Amino acid sequence: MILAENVAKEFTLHNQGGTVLRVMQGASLAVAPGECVALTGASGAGKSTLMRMIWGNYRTDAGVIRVGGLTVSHAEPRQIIAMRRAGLGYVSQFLRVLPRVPTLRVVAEPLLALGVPQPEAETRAAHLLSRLRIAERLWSLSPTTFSGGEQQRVNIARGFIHPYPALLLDEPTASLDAQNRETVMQLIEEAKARGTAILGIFHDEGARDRLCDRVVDVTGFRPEVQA
Ligand SMILES: Nc1ncnc2c1ncn2[C@@H]1O[C@H](COP(=O)(O)OP(=O)(O)OP(=O)(O)O)[C@@H](O)[C@H]1O
Repeated sequence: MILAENVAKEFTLHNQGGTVLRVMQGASLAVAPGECVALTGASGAGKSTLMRMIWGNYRTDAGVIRVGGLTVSHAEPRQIIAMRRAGLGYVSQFLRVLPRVPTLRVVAEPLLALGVPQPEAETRAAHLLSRLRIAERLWSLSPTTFSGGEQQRVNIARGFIHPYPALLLDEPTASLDAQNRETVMQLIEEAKARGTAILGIFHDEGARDRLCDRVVDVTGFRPEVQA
């Protein structure tokens, strides 16, 4: 469901004399439906870079990335947009929203984009916000002024509102209290049980051990390690 085969990546620093940084080579992994795989490796090893290539934000210089039926590494922008709507969810560490959009709407948005009627989309958004303990008095406000942990939970609600067949998670339990961390772990377990293929970065070792079936260390994909 999420597949990388022999992926390579380099960055050209145009504003620093055109220096070329080779950061990844021969990166291969596969995440099956219902499986959760953790990306590990020291800071700077390339975890986010690989996630961004799968999400379609960074170009893949060599190799192939597939998500569901789409070859992301060679896809057109409109195909990437369609994949993000229905096929691949992404819970990033930080919430990015338009100003002045109420929280309930922010969370319902992925369903509205898929054509789910507004009352149903908002009912499902309300259910998830309640589960994640976002006080109801906050639902009509923009989340831009919320606390770090509240913003993260709004982000998680938005990432889990549609049953995406594949999901990228970037430290989903960071900055959460014990109760909310437990709720998020349950959401991830429910997604696995319905067959979602999950690839994530988990610095929270307890969460990683409980949720992940396998670990892929991206250090092995560093060009200098292979040389
Ligand atoms: N847009 C970019 N331009 C230039 N270099 C980049 C870019 N993005 C990442 N890199 C480089 O690629 C390497 C891998 O970075 P990446 O952010 O993927 O590491 P990471 O494993 O996610 O680290 P962390 O755990 O600290 O988030 C680093 O050396 C980084 O400097």
